[in-house]
Amino acid sequence: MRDFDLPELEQVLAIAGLDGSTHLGRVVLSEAQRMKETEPAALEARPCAGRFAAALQDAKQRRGGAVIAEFKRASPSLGAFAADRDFDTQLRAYQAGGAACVSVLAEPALFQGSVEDVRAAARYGMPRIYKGFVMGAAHLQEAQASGAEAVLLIARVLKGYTAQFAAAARQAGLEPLIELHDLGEIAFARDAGAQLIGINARDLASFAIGSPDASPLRDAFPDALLIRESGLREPQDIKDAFAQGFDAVLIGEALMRSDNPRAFLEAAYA
Ligand SMILES: O=C(O)c1ccccc1NCC(=O)[C@H](O)[C@H](O)COP(=O)(O)O
Repeated sequence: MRDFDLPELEQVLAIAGLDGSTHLGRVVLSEAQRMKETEPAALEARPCAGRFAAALQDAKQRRGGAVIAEFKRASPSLGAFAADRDFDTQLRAYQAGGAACVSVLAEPALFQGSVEDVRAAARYGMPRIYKGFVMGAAHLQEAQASGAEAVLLIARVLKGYTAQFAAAARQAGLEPLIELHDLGEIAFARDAGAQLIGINARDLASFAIGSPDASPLRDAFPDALLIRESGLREPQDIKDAFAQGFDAVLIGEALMRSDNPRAFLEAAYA
């Protein structure tokens, strides 16, 4: 499975066209280093059960849209903004509030995430996405070992390797969610046969939040589940995203800062 690594981890920044001083560049460098220090283990072939997509589809049909609730203590742009949040209390609130799935940060250095968090979220029954910065077989192995149902693949980072990583993820029993940052990346998702497509509203260069439009994505991917990610502040923002044609949203910071994440989610569905 080493064949699935990008050619040289040191070259990842160049391949992605990223500056190492940007937030995303810092994460990519830090993860490349962590993976170099990780002993690669075998990636087992496993069937892909499709539980993550099924939970999104089910919420869409029953409630008009699905929420992927993220557990995130810190981020490169904000620092440790929710370091004291109790993991179990937060996950319980996500479950009670009706989140269809959870996104759990696995990256340790800048997001204060861990594979143990991904594993522990299984206690709450919602399908999980391993939220990391996959750049090699060792990351897919870590995602598989975490027991997650799905894995994030960032086309902005993987570029022309996205399809290869998506195929390897599926062979490993992981549903790939292909994250795009702009519509110029549509071809990477198409080549990957993406069925779960996230569009990140956060410009990873300026960190400004934009308003991505679902319709060009729907035209390109009539049958895929479209997920609007980042920068959702209020329950109404979730309603608006569903009304704009997104099937699902991925929301982290606002839920982590909320005094009552359960009520926040319930208001989004009211
Ligand atoms: O947020 C950052 O600082 C960041 C830096 C580098 C790469 C990714 C980054 N953020 C990841 C995300 O975009 C979010 O965790 C996710 O989409 C949820 O967004 P939000 O609801 O705004 O927390």
